Amino acid sequence: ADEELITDSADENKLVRPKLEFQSLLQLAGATKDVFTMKEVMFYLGQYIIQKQLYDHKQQHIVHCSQDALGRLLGVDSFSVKEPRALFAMITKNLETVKS
Ligand SMILES: COc1nc(N(C)C)ncc1-n1nc2c(c1C(C)C)[C@H](c1ccc(C#N)cc1)N(c1cc(Cl)c[nH]c1=O)C2=O
Repeated sequence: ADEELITDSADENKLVRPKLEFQSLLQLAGATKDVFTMKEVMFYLGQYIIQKQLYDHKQQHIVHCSQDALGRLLGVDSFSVKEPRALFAMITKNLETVKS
């Protein structure tokens, strides 16, 4: 079940509805709707991270988010973009699956 969960959440065409606070964060990154594909969620989160320069300027795969709403929503102070499983697990906690 865990495997399926991770691969499922990594399915970029899966439709999801972000929970309220996560929705606000995606809107700050330019999102204008309330149902997204996982690919779109990752895109807007990526824009948010780059625009707010939350990445470590020396080790650029590390994101520092303890002083940002992103950290509160993901439940971590920092994470690596090279840990897809951990990242998807944190992100999917903020999403509801939309039955398409
Ligand atoms: C700090 O990161 C970077 N820094 C730089 N600099 C030049 C400083 N350039 C590229 C990246 N970068 N690498 C990756 C991503 C980015 C940007 C878009 C944040 C995305 C990504 C990572 C985390 C979230 C969240 N919350 C959302 C998207 N990403 C992805 C990771 C996964 Cl697991 C799925 N899809 C992705 O796009 C990567 O691998």
